[in-house]
Amino acid sequence: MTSPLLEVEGLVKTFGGVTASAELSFTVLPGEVHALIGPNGAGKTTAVAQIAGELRPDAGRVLFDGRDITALPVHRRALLGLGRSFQITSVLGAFSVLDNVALAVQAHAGHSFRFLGDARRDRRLRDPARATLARLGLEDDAERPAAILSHGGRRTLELAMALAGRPRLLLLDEPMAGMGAEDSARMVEVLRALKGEVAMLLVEHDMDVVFALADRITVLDGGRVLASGAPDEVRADPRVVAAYLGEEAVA
Ligand SMILES: Nc1ncnc2c1ncn2[C@@H]1O[C@H](COP(=O)(O)OP(=O)(O)OP(=O)(O)O)[C@@H](O)[C@H]1O
Repeated sequence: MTSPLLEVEGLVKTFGGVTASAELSFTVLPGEVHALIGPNGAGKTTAVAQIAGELRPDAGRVLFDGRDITALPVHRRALLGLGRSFQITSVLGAFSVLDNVALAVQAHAGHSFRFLGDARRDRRLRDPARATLARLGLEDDAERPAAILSHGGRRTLELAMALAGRPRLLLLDEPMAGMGAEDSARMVEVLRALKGEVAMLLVEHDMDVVFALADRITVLDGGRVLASGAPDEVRADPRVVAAYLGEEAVA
């Protein structure tokens, strides 16, 4: 059996009287797209924040590639291959799209590159940055200032910057938020093209997107796992239908 890339073990997180993670456990396998769904307040964002290292759990562990990363800060997790937009670098509007990705390559490269070369000139940084932009369909915008990108373009740039670190797992918390139908459909295609190459933990409310992309789905409710499995199993699970998906799921 394939060993999980990410193991979430018994996470507990409370805010005052609210239990946002209630002994939450699930795994993400290498290369899979794993969707985390559930009603508002189910604890999805809190779970992702604990995996990314932005929030410290009250109890439980997060293992990445078999290693306990529960106590590691965000940047150390990123260097191990846990990628998230805004994690190390954020978009600099006055810099070109290509500069932004080259800076992200540099930031993720660790000590070997950190003091070496200028991200606005060094080909060791610019070539992989250009290749990433090409993969995401942003090559025509490479020389334009990041500030003038559309909302969808900016979200795609953030994804390019996350990918620049060659993550093994991407944490995607509502990547299509605020996008129109066209940009959203383009983002689905971009993510679909990355399938198999990088594992993704995808928090998404749009069930069409979830069912288009996910290999497995974990449904949260009240901070715990209500159901977990292949999309067809989850869609047919009566507890899920009752708690969340509603009539449309069985139609
Ligand atoms: N910083 C905080 N302080 C207090 N309560 C919080 C905090 N963060 C989250 N909560 C509470 O924890 C619960 C889980 O919130 P969380 O944002 O993780 O849910 P979610 O599934 O991501 O919801 P949504 O789909 O609405 O984004 C909610 O009841 C929320 O109000």
